[in-house]
Amino acid sequence: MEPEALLSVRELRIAFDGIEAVRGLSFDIRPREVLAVVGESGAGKSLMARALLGMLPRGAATSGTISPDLSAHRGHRISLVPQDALSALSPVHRVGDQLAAAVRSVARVSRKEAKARAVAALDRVGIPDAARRARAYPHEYSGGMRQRAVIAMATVNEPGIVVADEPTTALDEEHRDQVLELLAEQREAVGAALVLVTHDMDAVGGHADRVLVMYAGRLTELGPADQVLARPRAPYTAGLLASLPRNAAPGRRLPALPGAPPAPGTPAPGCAFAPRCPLAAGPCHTAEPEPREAAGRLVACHRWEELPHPAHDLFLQEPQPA
Ligand SMILES: Nc1ncnc2c1ncn2[C@@H]1O[C@H](COP(=O)(O)OP(=O)(O)OP(=O)(O)O)[C@@H](O)[C@H]1O
Repeated sequence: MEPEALLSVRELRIAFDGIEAVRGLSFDIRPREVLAVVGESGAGKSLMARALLGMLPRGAATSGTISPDLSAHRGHRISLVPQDALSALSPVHRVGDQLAAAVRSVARVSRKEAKARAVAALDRVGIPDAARRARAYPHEYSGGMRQRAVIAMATVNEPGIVVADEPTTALDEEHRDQVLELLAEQREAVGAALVLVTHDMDAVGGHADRVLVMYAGRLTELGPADQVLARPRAPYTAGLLASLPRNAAPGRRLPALPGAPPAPGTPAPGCAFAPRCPLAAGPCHTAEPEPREAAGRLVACHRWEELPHPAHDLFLQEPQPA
């Protein structure tokens, strides 16, 4: 039986000036899961994440449903860890006061209690001497501490869902792992689900329960992260994995997924990935594939059964003569 959904997205479409950037996306977020959302730049990951929070940019027209609609409960039942930790904190207020204000915006508690919760949240994310640090301003924190403070802010009200939009883009590998571990740990501590938006496929392994692969505003593959990573069923997922440097065969050039995603609004009668897909044939050029149950997951591909395993060779490029 399917686990009960914490939140359901159905047929979500997001357009600007009539040009659709998210084109009929349906998926569930399950309680306490870590759902990674991956795909190349422009796939619509951030727009989808912002739609969950009710934070779409001006001019966005939407259709479809997100239920329950938590946008009125932002900071309480759903919260955001943004890409840029600095922009998430006000430079003119003490970190502890910002957290306490966040607590008092959703709970009728005394100032003293709000401060105590703020300090506890800072302590929980590993800020040393949290009671004293709570009285400091963001510029008095190191970059790593600010990142921790932002995660404390996103979890202080014990939301059901934390959305992290590219939280590690600006970080090196070591710090990236630390932040992902901290996010996972905090998610566990407050019992939230985590939606982890990233274009970094490497961040998915070991950190996510399920992975949603998006391409050109649509679902390409959605399933258990370990299974999808070990044996992708959609050619696009296989291409993303083949593009990871660690999958380059000795003597081969650094592999790359050839081509680029289509610009939004580019009319294409078939599968949006077909122009880049080594398997594309027949219906791929005439009909956009819908997500279907396949191999214990959802896959939107007419020819998923033809995908060899491993599939890296389909995408790897031979060394070019010097
Ligand atoms: N404010 C906007 N106005 C017009 N078009 C927009 C706007 N925001 C996003 N788009 C369009 O939606 C597409 C998807 O944007 P989105 O930011 O969701 O992609 P993404 O998958 O998160 O990519 P990235 O990894 O680069 O953040 C963009 O390529 C752009 O064409």
